[in-house]
Amino acid sequence: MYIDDTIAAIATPPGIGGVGIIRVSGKDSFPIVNSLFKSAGTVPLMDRQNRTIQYGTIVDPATNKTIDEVLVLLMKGPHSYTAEDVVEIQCHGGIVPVRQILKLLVNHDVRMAEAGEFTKRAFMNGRIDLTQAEAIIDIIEAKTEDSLSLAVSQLDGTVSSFVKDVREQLIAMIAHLEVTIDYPEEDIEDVTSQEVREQLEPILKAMDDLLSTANTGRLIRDGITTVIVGRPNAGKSSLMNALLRENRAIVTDIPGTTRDSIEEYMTVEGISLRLIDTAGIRDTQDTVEALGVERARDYINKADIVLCVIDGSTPLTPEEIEILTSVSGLNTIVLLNKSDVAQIVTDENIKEHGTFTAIERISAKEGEGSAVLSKWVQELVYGGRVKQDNSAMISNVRHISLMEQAKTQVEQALSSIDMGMPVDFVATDLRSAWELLGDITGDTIRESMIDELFSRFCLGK
Ligand SMILES: Nc1nc2c(c(=O)[nH]1)N(C=O)[C@@H](CNc1ccc(C(=O)N[C@@H](CCC(=O)O)C(=O)O)cc1)CN2
Ligand SMILES: Nc1nc2c(ncn2[C@@H]2O[C@H](COP(=O)(O)OP(=O)(O)OP(=O)(O)O)[C@@H](O)[C@H]2O)c(=O)[nH]1
Repeated sequence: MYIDDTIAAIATPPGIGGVGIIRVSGKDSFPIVNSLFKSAGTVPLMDRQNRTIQYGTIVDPATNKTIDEVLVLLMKGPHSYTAEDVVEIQCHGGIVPVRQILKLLVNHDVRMAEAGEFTKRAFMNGRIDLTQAEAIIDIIEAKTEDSLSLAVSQLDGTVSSFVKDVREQLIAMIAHLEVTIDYPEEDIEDVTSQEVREQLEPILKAMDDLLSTANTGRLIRDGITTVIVGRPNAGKSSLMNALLRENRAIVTDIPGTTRDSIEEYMTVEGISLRLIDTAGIRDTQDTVEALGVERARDYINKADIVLCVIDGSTPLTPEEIEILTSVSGLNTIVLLNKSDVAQIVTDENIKEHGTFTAIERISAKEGEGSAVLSKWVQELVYGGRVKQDNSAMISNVRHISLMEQAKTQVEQALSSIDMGMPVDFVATDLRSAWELLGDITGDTIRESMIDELFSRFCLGK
């Protein structure tokens, strides 16, 4: 694959900062930037030492006007982010300098990059595979340290090397089987089937082992949603405050992190947790109450954990009974609140109205709630197991789904062997598994799907 044009984009976030970076990649990036760059030396950029930083100015050759004072970073392909010749122009971090430099480049045969195009080139040029490209998006979007380290291990190739290894074994078996198909007179069928079975079983086991990490991986990557329900005055706001005080989110500029909104983000046990107060939904929708209730219902159905706050100091009200019934059967933790005062509601009173994951007593007023939430987040994510390192963990829903389909094909191959089916059936099943796994790393994936994946990147990546 040969990509002809030279692309550029602003790599730093829009706004005012210390330094702004414009990244240029493609076969003409050195000569083009050279034609716009002025420095003390007379040596053109393409002849300067690779991987050095050069000081100078960017000058519009048409007007001889200096745009900004810059540092220019030179990375010759294939040893660069895109595996092409890359030049990074580091100017002052204002909105105008970066835009002016980009505009100047675009006037000199450089095309503005599409979202994700640098990373797409790194993939097209074979420096990284699809799981690694996806890991780069996950790194950028990580909201917790744990989701970052999971993505970093995926960038390092944990998923790729697993998939590559299994695909190599499968293709060897397919080749073996196809020899049997092409030369049936050799009569090696039985031996081959037995060999294939012996080789497939450990592969199936390895796929199972990796898939058993999927739930944990997905929750670490995507975070979890927790919804708070309860009648007015049960103590939902007090609980929210107690939780927020103890579980500050690392990332604070996510929309909704101000306390008067219905949504809060926090980090609990290394997991990004989105906390939704359904009372808030009703408040903001008071013109159309029914709509608020419907939205609350939607959130409850999608929640990973429902926190149902009940005032333990007063008898259950009809409204509380109705709420309990509506969250019965979900992953609901009933929080009997106000445990600092005399309790009237018993665990049995609660159990009469449904099935719940747990019933816990807390005093939100005294700042309790966090320990209970931590315990149930840990239970949901790790299922009571101890938190382990992320070495071989699958977390991306696309990978999980393809891996499950591939596993089904391997199982089908095994049952074809058991049923004494002709070896070409077995070979067909294995070939499907091989292709599905290839979609994970991008070896067999269709171009349209690749475009779709990269379009989810941000500009300048
Ligand atoms: N200024 C700057 N910082 C950045 C990036 C960048 O592109 N520019 N990156 C991205 O946005 C990340 C770094 N990613 C990179 C990945 C590979 C190569 C690279 O040149 N790889 C070569 C050489 C490897 C080596 O020297 O061992 C290779 O793989 O062949 C460069 C950056 C984070 N920081
Ligand atoms: N004794 C005691 N009082 C509490 C506790 N938690 C909340 N309260 C009190 O109960 C009242 C209601 O608390 P809020 O946190 O505002 O209740 P809410 O569920 O958010 O109420 P709405 O915003 O109306 O939906 C306040 O007077 C709180 O001080 C608790 O653990 N113990």
